Amino acid sequence: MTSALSLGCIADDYTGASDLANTLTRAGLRTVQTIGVPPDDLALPEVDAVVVSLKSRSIEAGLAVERSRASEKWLRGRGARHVLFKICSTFDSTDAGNIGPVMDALRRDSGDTIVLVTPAFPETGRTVYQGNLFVGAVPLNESPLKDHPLNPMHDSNLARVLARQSKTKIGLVNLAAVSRGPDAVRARLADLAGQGFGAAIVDAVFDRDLETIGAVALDHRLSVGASGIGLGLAHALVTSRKTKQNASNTLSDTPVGGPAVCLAGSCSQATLQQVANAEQAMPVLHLDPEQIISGKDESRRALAWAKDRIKDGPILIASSSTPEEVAALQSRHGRNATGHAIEQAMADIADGLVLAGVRRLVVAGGETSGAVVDRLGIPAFLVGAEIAAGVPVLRAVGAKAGEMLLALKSGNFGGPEFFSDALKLMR
Ligand SMILES: Nc1ncnc2c1ncn2[C@@H]1O[C@H](COP(=O)(O)OP(=O)(O)O)[C@@H](O)[C@H]1O
Ligand SMILES: O=C(O)[C@@H](O)C(=O)COP(=O)(O)O
Repeated sequence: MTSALSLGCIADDYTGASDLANTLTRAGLRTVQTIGVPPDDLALPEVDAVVVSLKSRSIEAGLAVERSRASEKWLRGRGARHVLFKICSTFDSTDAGNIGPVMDALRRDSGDTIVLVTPAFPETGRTVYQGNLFVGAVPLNESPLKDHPLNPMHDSNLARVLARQSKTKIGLVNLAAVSRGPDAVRARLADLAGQGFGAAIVDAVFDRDLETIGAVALDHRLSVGASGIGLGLAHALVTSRKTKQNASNTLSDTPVGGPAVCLAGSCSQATLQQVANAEQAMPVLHLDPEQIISGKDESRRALAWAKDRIKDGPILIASSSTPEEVAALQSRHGRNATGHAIEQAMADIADGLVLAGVRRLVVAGGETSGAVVDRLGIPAFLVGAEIAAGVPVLRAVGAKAGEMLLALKSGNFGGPEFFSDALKLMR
């Protein structure tokens, strides 16, 4: 990688990073996803955009800030004029952060007076109107995100949510301004900046709104949002010829072969349905979360179960439970301790499976994917075919285990047959 980056991105989790890398690739930017800031000796291809993936969504805010700033510094050092801080399209965060603290720190570093913020991603049903986030037809606080195991979302008004996390005043650029085009958005932002607002939630309902937002965002050095704003930025870069037009990743399509395994640690409604449907297509092992928290035997049991079956075809191992079961477990063991123990069990299982020869792995859940990819020591990914909106096939670069294909699925993404759909594209 020698020429200057057109776009630098920092993603707060690994599934979100692959979602963004997928969007940028499809919009014409050659993109690589790295796990953290890559080591200098990692051979990366020539690309227009790098998405540095962090596991910083649910960690202590100070650490999230530190890691995000280090990533920004690295990206700027590679020539990125604009940096996108990629957050979840459902604004996953708590009142303690980490969207606000990271945004504030990156804004200071970038010198921007005001930051455009929008998690809209219409392709997956995330739209923002009058600063309120909708998931499909319902406001965020009525969506399944109200039951998220780590960051339940109870307020759909994003200006309010972000104001609780940030030190700056949060304004709104409403859809009426966005629909009048880039100059109207610029005028509204200048007005807000003049009144001392340091960030603005920007409404977006259709992809054309994101194209307007992307064009304006390029006037700035920092933006905050989900894949939708990534789409807008990529569109603006490609149409302004600030990058090679119609560029595409030259991704090897050599089959990887060998056993294939799916792991589900997400408890989102979409994943629960996908796990239920997978029962018709492959053997499924439901982990006992109580056993996981009390020791390592559950991972060993799962590995033994898996090793007996992987030669015969794909399998799925899931910890996923209903919101009521999740709440009961958390009340006995605490929210963070529960999440951490199950993530580590998934990582143990993935590690054992790769040692047993598995090279094709589908993982459902952002935190779960983070734990698994970290344990496998994979430093980067290239983007392949799109399995579902926001979920590409990933080809590992520089993995200790050699050639590997992975799919890192956001809990909420994918159709009802996601696991089978993924395996069909991961040869
Ligand atoms: N049965 C369970 N009970 C409680 N927590 C669970 C259970 N299974 C998984 N978890 C935890 O829930 C969290 C799910 O988050 P994540 O993997 O990011 O999924 P999503 O993509 O849906 O947000 C993880 O911390 C995971 O370890
Ligand atoms: O923007 C999105 O919705 C996703 O890219 C994303 O960040 C997913 O997070 P998880 O649902 O926690 O996997």
